[in-house]
Amino acid sequence: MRKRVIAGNWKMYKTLSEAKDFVEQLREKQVDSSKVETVICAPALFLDQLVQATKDSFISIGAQTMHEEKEGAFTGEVSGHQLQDLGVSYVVIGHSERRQYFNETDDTVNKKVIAAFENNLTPIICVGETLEQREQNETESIVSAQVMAALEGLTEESVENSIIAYEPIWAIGTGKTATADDANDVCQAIRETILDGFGEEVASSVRIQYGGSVKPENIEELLSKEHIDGALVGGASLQADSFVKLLEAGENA
Ligand SMILES: O=C(CO)COP(=O)(O)O
Repeated sequence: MRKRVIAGNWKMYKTLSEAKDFVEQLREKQVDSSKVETVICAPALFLDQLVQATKDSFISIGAQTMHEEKEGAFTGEVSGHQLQDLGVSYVVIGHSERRQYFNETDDTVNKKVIAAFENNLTPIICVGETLEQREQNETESIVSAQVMAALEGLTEESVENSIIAYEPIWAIGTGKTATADDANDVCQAIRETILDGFGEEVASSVRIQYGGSVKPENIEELLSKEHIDGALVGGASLQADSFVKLLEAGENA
């Protein structure tokens, strides 16, 4: 049985004091970490303080991106090496907003995933199609190609420990969710792609999240599907109350 993983992606929201208040409220909840993994992917400038504020709790902290080089003249960037040094344990890689606004490609995503593992960070690798691609029935081929490119050259062990987040671009921040059955079909196609590339054991262990307008009202149905092992959540992760409801759904799935 794959453990559910619910990750909040705060994007460029919250001040430091809001972030700390959120974590304080969340820490009061009794979330069973044997049933659900809880991750908050926060803006880079809060990571240090949030790692400290979540020590000895069920909450893990993730970054929203990283640079693939260990160090160097890359103004404004943060490396996996630096994230690991702070005690960060997850990193979102290849989010569609990074691909769209910051020119990330399948090739840079692959380099970042490799660098994440070199620094003991669990990558949450985002893939997903545009509305136009969906309308042309290209979803599964686009998403499978993104997955294979992201995982190229990784060991079976690394692939097994990766998290793939299927986020249809047209469902992000729009209130439009893929139906649970459609999301499950694409997650199944991702698992089959991994089966072809890395074998049965890896494919049955790797965790695949759905992301795109996930909220307390729709998460239960999504998590009831065979191939959906969690959620990567933007808007509904910003308030502690609604994030807790998502975690409870993860515990009970
Ligand atoms: O992009 C997302 C998470 O990475 C999804 O955002 P929303 O949940 O706000 O649609």
